[in-house]
Amino acid sequence: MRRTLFQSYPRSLRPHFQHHNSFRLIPKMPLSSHVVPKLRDPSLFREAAFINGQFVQAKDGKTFDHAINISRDALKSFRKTLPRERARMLRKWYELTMENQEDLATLITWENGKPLADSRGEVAYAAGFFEWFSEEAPRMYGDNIPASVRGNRVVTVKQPVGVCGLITPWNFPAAMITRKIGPALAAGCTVVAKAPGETPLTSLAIAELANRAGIPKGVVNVVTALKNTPEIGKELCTNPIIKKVSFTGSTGVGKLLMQHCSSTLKKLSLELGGNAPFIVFDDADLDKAVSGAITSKFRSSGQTCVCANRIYVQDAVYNEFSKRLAEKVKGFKVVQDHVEDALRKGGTVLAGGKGLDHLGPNFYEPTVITNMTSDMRIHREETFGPIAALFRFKSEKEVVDLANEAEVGLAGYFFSSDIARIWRVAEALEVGMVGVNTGLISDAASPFGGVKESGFGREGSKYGIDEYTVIKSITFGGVDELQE
Ligand SMILES: NC(=O)c1ccc[n+]([C@@H]2O[C@H](COP(=O)([O-])OP(=O)(O)OC[C@H]3O[C@@H](n4cnc5c(N)ncnc54)[C@H](O)[C@@H]3O)[C@@H](O)[C@H]2O)c1
Ligand SMILES: O=CCCC(=O)O
Repeated sequence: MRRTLFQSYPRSLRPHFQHHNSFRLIPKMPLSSHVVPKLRDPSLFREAAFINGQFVQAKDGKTFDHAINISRDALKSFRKTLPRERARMLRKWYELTMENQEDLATLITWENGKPLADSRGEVAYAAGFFEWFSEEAPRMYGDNIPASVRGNRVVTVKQPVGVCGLITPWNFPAAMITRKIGPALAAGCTVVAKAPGETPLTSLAIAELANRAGIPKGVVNVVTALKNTPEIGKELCTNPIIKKVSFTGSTGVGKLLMQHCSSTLKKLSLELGGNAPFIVFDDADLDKAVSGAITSKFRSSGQTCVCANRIYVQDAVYNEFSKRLAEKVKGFKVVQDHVEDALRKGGTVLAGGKGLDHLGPNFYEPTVITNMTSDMRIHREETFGPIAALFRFKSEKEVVDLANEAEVGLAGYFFSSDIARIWRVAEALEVGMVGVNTGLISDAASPFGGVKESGFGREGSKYGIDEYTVIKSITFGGVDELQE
C-alpha cells in the first residue's frame, strides 16, 4: 500500500501523529506553502549537489559522471590515511551533527513531514553512526592464521573496497545515509551518494557539515535527482569505477539494482522492505505489549521498514489487547488541525479507518483493525502506514508458521515472559532482527539487516564496516627452522 495512504512528498503533506499529551512544533502553515524553514544556521540550507567539497548545479547530467571520477581520484590518498585520522574526522562530524541537531531536525520535518520529536531522534540516531564508526575505524583488525603448509605463515589484512555508490530512501533522510557513509569512510572508502529525490535537503546539510569536519574534498559526494533516478541507479551499478553498491529501499528496486550490479560483479548490500510480525503471547505483560506495539507500529507514522505490520495476539488476550491498543490510539492527535469529527467505527475497525481529506490527500488516521485474516493484503504486503492490523492465534507453532509465511524477513517482535518460549520463538522466526519484550530495536551498536527478500548485508555494529572492506590474505613462504 506504499504511497496510497500518503505520499512521500515534502513538508506538510505528510501525516503527523502525536500522543495527546505532547506538542508538535511544526509551524502552522497552509498546506501548499513553500516557505523555507528558519534555521539557526541558514548556511545549512543547500539546494545543489555536493561534489568535490563544493555545492554545484548539475549541467546536462554531466555533474554526475564528474562525481564518480572525483571519488576515484580522492580515493588514492584517502585510502592511505591512518584509521586514527579517519576516526577523528568522523568524531568531528558526529559532534557537528549533534551541535546542529535542531536545524537538521527542522529540515527533516520540513521535507519528510515526521513530527519534530521524531526528527530530533533521527538526528541523534544518524549522528550515532558517525560516532560508532569513528570507534570502529582503528579496529580494522586482520587475522594471523596457522597455515597448513609447513614453512608458510598466513595473515590477513582488511582493505577499503574502493569507491562506493550509496542509494537511500526518504523515510529516514539523515540516518539511512549516515549508516552507510560512516562505515565507508571508517574503512577508507570514498562515496557517491544519491540523495533521496523527495528529501535531499537533509543529506546536503550533512554534506555541508562534512566540509566543516575536515573530510577531504572528493571523499563524500552527494548527487540529487528525482526524475532521472533509474538512470543514475544504473550508472552507479554499472560504472566500473564503483566497486560497491549499498542500497536501502524497496525489494523491487533492490532486485533491479542487483541485476545491474551483476555486469561488473560489485560487492552489494541490500537493506530492503519488511513485513514485521509482532506477536503477543498470553503470558505477556499486556501494558508493555501495548506500549511496544505503539512504539513499533507508529514510529515515523508507520513508515519504517521495521514497523510492526502483522500483529498476532493469542486467543486468550486478544480482546483485552485490542481494547487497550484502540484506547491508546484513539488518544493520538493528528497535527495541523484538530480532528473534531468523531472517529467512525465500521465493522471491525476499532480506531481510525479513513483518510483525512480535509487536511490533504496524504493524511490518514491512526487505525486499529481487528479480526484480520491471512488472506488479507496486509498479511502479505508491507503497509508502510499507521494501520495496526490484529490477527488472532491459538498456538506458538501456528503463529510462528504464520509469521514465517512472509517472503521478506527483516524484523520480528514478540512479548512473552516464558524464558524457554523466548529462546524457541526468537530462534524460529525467519528474520534478521528480533525484539523481545520491546518494540524498538534500532541502535548503531546492533547489526541491522534482513534475511529472505529483505536483502543481505548488515549495517551498524561491529559487522557494518565489513561491508566496505575486502579481505586480503598474505602468505609468507620459506619460514623454516631457526638457523644454526
Ligand atoms: N531494510 C532497511 O534498512 C530499510 C530502511 C528504510 C526503508 N526500507 C524500505 O524502503 C521502502 C520504502 O522506500 P521507497 O518506497 O522510497 O523505496 P524505493 O525503492 O522506491 O526508493 C528507495 C531509493 O531508491 C531510489 N530508486 C528508486 N528507483 C530506483 C532505480 N530504478 N534505480 C536507482 N534508485 C532508485 C529512490 O530514489 C530512493 O532514493 C520500504 O519497502 C521499506 O521497508 C528498508
Ligand atoms: O526504515 C528503516 C530504518 C529504520 C531504522 O533504522 O530503525
